[in-house]
Amino acid sequence: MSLESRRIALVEDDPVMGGSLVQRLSLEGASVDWWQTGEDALEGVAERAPEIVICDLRLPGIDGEEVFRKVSNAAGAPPFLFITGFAEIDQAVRLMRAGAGDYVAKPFGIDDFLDRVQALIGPEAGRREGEPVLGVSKPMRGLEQLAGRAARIGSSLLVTGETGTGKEVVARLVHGLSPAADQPFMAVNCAAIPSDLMESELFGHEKGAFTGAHQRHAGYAERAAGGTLFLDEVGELRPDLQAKLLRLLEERRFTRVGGERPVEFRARVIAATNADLEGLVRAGRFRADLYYRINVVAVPVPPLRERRDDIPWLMERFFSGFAATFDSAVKGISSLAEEAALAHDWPGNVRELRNRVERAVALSAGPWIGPGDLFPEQGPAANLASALPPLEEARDEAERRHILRALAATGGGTAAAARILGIGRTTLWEKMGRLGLKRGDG
Ligand SMILES: Nc1ncnc2c1ncn2[C@@H]1O[C@H](COP(=O)(O)OP(=O)(O)OP(=O)(O)O)[C@@H](O)[C@H]1O
Repeated sequence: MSLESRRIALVEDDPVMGGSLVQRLSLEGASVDWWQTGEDALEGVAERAPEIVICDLRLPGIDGEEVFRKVSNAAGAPPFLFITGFAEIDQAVRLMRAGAGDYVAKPFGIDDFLDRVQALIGPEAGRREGEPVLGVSKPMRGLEQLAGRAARIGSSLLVTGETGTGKEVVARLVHGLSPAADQPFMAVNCAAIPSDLMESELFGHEKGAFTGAHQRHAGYAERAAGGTLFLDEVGELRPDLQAKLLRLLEERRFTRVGGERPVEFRARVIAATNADLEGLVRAGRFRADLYYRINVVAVPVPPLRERRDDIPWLMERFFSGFAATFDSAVKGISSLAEEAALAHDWPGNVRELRNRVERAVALSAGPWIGPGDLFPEQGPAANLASALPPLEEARDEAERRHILRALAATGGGTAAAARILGIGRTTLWEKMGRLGLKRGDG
């Protein structure tokens, strides 16, 4: 969830604080109205109908409490996030009991502040946050939003990340969310095509261009039409082809091998690499001008070990897929297998996880996938005994993950998450506090 196009009111008399909050909220995509007095705010809020009011408690003239009380008299009043000084915390707590949403005490960290705004504002009314596509962890939820924004602007992207992290999945998502979703997505693995064939594969060739060219052939750039040309392992491109790719991007045209007439290039280029492209530029092995041309928007995909909350979610997805395909009698993944997966480092990232689940579903002897089915190389399950956490720790961890999933499903909304979980909101807050989850997680 982001603050994209959300209507936020800010009531803050301090010009420095107000200015910097407006700037930060606008950076998150919000549309912000800022008033410096309570009187102006009362008029403005009635007119602008914001989705949240962020309000300093101490103001010249009528103070934040009075603004809150007057605004809350109206039906459908927005939640308030109070900004308080240390001396006013008691007042803020009292106002929360009276129905204000939350408060932050000065000095506060901007991330904490944004988390609270996000939690209070909830998902946009009438807009259901879709099922996550890339993952439920915070970095992947953020990446999904970035993909949505990148899809709309249509510039070149450079997706970076270790092998198997899902760079192609991200590229396909951007394509699928773009206005050109009904056009082709052409994926080219620059490392897999022999370099002497690369040019004609990429740009196509005319009939008779070389021995064996019996007819005209349309290359990937041409077949991508108005869609996406996905260049995986772009760091592997030969220098002469790097020059041709640069020309393609700058002039938006190319020539088939053996041809003279330029062909218009209409697709968007998404490049991906697991190499250190900047390092290759420094070493003189990748053109700096091409690097800057493809790196208009950088999309780094984190390795799986840095977003462990995605592990159970991905396992569940792959499990249901493979169980249906193999028509398997296996009922599910045991919690011990989940614990083992959470402790593993996943050097092969999501690809490794997918392969391990596939093998486990195909070969598991029992009704539940055990740690040994996922990690047969680690020997008999008994070896895992020493790695077993105490029951309380395992229960806390399972509870934490379950709460995170509920929060992800509600876009961070605690009230809705509490309903899904069948517990009261206060109980949920208590549990989140105990389990080290901040509001805005998920
Ligand atoms: N978020 C995800 N949801 C479902 N499947 C995923 C996800 N991310 C990756 N995968 C799966 O993991 C495998 C590897 O993904 P992908 O090919 O996109 O990775 P990559 O980073 O492009 O790899 P490489 O660097 O080797 O080209 C694929 O089978 C893909 O379907």
